[in-house]
Amino acid sequence: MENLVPVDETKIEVKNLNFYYGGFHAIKDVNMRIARNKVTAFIGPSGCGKSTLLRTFNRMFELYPGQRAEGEINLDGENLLTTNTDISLIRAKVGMVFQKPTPFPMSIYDNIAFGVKLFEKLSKAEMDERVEWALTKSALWNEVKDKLGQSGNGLSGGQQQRLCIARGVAIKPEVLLLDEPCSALDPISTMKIEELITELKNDYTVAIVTHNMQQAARCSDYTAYMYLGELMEFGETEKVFVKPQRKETEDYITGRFG
Ligand SMILES: Nc1ncnc2c1ncn2[C@@H]1O[C@H](COP(=O)(O)OP(=O)(O)OP(=O)(O)O)[C@@H](O)[C@H]1O
Repeated sequence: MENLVPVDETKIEVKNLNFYYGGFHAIKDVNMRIARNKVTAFIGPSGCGKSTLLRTFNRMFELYPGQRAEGEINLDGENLLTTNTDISLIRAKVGMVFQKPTPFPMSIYDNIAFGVKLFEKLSKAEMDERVEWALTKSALWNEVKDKLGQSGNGLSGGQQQRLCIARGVAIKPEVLLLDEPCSALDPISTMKIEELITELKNDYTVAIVTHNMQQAARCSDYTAYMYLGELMEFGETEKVFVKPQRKETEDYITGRFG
């Protein structure tokens, strides 16, 4: 299963990964390769470890005491779990958008400029250009171009989520992790975000957690089905949805379970 994605197309290689919340073993010996410039969807019933797995990819869990990962997360061959590379550089390479839109309490413009300033020294003109670029990529520019100075909190839920995606895209990460980015969104905003995901993979490697089977089927290239902390099935999305290898996967995606 882990050999599905060829080595030379691999962006992230997960090897013998185990994860613990204190004494609770939440991820059990996961092995998989995540393909470069593709979308990989993680599906599975609530509590199976999808978010936990995503949070290992940029060591987000380290912010919380008692949480630990064992094994390897190799990003272009560098093990992120043991490397001496500065954690903020890792997070610049592997960006994350959370389930709930969380704009910073500042203007739309500054929401995007803030993260960029941490890593790059841009002139005002260059920053203006970057902000426009990120908002355009996130399908939000037309809706906000006349109110960049207004607070990000004044946007609708769907716009806030696209703002958070723009913020992630603006620092030009190599990998973008999206944890249920559409869970709070209406169908039109969801459609815009799905179009965006499809476009983003031209430049980035994307991993997305979703509860929406149609969404996984529509916008991912590979699908990983997880259950109780284990990776049960991993394959090309079309194959997983049309002809899953395991009965458990089929029951889940057809709605008989979960
Ligand atoms: N901070 C925490 N402390 C202890 N256990 C946790 C913590 N966060 C998650 N867990 C447990 O780890 C397991 C995996 O949780 P995780 O949030 O990764 O699941 P998930 O598949 O993303 O679920 P959902 O689809 O509901 O978001 C669950 O059993 C959960 O209860």
